[in-house]
Amino acid sequence: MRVDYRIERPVALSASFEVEGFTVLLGASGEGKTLLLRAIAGLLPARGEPFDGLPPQQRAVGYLPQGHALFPHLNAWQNVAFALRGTDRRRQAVEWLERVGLAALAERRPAQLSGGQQQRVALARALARRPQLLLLDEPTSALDPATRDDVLAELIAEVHVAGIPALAVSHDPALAAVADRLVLMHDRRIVQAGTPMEVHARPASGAVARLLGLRNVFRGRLAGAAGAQRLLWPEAGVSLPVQTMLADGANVEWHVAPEAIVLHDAGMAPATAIAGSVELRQMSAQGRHVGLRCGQARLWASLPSGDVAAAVQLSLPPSAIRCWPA
Ligand SMILES: Nc1ncnc2c1ncn2[C@@H]1O[C@H](COP(=O)(O)OP(=O)(O)OP(=O)(O)O)[C@@H](O)[C@H]1O
Repeated sequence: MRVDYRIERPVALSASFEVEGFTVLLGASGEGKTLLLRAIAGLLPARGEPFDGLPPQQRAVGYLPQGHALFPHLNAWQNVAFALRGTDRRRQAVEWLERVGLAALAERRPAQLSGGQQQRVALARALARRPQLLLLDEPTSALDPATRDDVLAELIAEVHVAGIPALAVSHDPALAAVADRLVLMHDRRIVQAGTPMEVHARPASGAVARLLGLRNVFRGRLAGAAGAQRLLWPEAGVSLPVQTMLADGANVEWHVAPEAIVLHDAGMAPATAIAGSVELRQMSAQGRHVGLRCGQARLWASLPSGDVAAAVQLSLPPSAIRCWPA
C-alpha cells in the first residue's frame, strides 16, 4: 500500500513510501513520526492517500498509539469490544483475544497485565476494526530487552497471519532489524527505503547510518586527487588514506566498521598507524568491543581475542572507509 501524506502544522512534513508486510519507519526523536501516524488515522488535519478527507471513524486503520492507550477502568475484553458494534460484542471480543493468545486473561484490567500482554490487547482491539492498515507507534518502547524480541516476533507473526500491512514508527534499530521493509526519515522527509539488507548494505548518508545504529560515523574533508586521496579527520587530528569517487575538498560524513579496524601488536605498528587509548571495554551479546580515544574522537573497535593494552596503535584500511557527501 502506498502512503503519501503532506502535513503543514504543527510542523511541515511530507512522506511518500510503500508499506509492505511489517514496515518500519525509522527516524530520530522529533522528526514527526507520531504526527504522520496521527495524520493517516485522521486525528491531525493533513492531505494524503489513503483515506484522504475521511473522518477518523471511517478510516480503515488500526492505530496502536505509544503506551497502547487502553482504558484503565475496562477489562481486556471490554477494551477490545470498544471497537465493535452489535449484540454479540463480548463473544467477538473474546475471539479476537483468543487470536492473540489472551482469552484466558479477558477479565483482567490493563494494570493487571504485563507490557507485552497490554500490547496484545491493543493489537486485538486494532485488528477488531478489520483495518486495511495497522499503525504502530514505538511498539518496543515499553518492553524490556528480555521480552522485546519475543513480543516483536509474536506481533510480526500476527501481522503476517492477518495479512494486513503494518507501519511501525520508531527510533529503535532493533525494531528496524526485523522489518520486512525499512523507510528512513531525516529532516522531515524520506531519505531511503528498501529491505533491511539493502539499506544496511548501502546506507544513503551518514544520517541513515546513525539511524541504523552504526558506530564510528564521523565528519571529515577530502584532500588530494584520485589515487592519492586523503581523509582529514579533524576530531582525531590525523589524515587517512581513502578511495572515493568524491571530489577534492568535499566535506563528508564517513564510517568504518568496528570489525574492520586493525589493532597492531606492540612493536609491530607501521609508521602510519594512529595512536589510541582504551577508554572502556564492552562485553555484550553483540560481541566484545573496545572504546578508544583518538584525540577528541571516540572510535569503537572489535576485540578479536584476548585483551589490549591501555595504549594501542591502530590502522583503518582504506577499503573499509565509506564516505558520503555531507
Ligand atoms: N501539538 C503540537 N504543537 C506544537 N508542536 C508539536 C505538537 N505536537 C508535536 N509537535 C512538534 O512536532 C515535532 C514532531 O513531533 P512528533 O511527536 O511527531 O515526533 P516523533 O518523531 O514522534 O518523536 P519521538 O520519537 O520523540 O516520539 C516535534 O518537534 C514536536 O515538538
